[in-house]
Amino acid sequence: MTPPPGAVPPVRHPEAPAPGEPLGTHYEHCFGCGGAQPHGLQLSARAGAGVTITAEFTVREAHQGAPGLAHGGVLATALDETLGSLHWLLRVIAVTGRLQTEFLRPVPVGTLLYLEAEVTAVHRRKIYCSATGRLGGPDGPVAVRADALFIEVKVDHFIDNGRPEEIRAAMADPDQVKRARAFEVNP
Ligand SMILES: CCCCC/C=C\C/C=C\C/C=C\C/C=C\CCCC(=O)SCCNC(=O)CCNC(=O)[C@H](O)C(C)(C)COP(=O)(O)OP(=O)(O)OC[C@H]1O[C@@H](n2cnc3c(N)ncnc32)[C@H](O)[C@@H]1OP(=O)(O)O
Repeated sequence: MTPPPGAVPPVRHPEAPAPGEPLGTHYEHCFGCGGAQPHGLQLSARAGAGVTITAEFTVREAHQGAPGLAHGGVLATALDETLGSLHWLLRVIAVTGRLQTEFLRPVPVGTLLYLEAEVTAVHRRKIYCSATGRLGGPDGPVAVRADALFIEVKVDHFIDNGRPEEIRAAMADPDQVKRARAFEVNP
């Protein structure tokens, strides 16, 4: 998780969404951010300054692991989704290669988890980033945090590996194709 010698600071893409702008979903059926997943996290993210993101996720009953508490895997999903959203600002598509999570406080059902993430370094296709999740809002105590390594891929990664039904449907949806293109500098 430590960037190698030769890693460089991330560069915000000139056409990245402005600070404060909501990012919307990258895919309606995404378990992390899609509106078409009733039990999904429906996490909403906003661009920050530089190569940073903020996001919010409210823990619901469907997200429990123990009575009244969020499942750790669901919290890891919230961190992964927030970290993945950073790539709107670099305008590259990237997938999670490594995700190291720390669980510092339990997160009760009904809690708003306030997430902040930043890209710390880039080395060729490797993107190093970190995130924290706070209870209740930006001034709340840190409940979860993560360090991650994302690997840049082209849109073909999804076309070649995804199940044909969903890929066909996504490619037939002009909004989906536009969203995928918005990640790619050279589509
Ligand atoms: C028209 C249809 C469109 C549909 C798409 C729609 C939207 C898409 C747009 C946006 C999506 C983006 C954001 C979404 C937001 C959040 C979602 C959460 C993100 C996820 O939840 S995503 C799912 C989980 N994720 C995976 O499903 C990955 C499975 N995996 C693989 O698919 C391969 O494994 C891959 C591609 C990662 C690498 O394979 P590869 O062959 O391309 O690359 P290669 O091996 O050459 O590695 C190149 C350099 O990365 C280093 N490296 C590689 N892997 C590493 C690892 N794990 N640890 C440490 N270093 C690693 C190497 O050491 C080398 O380093 P070096 O350059 O220094 O030599």
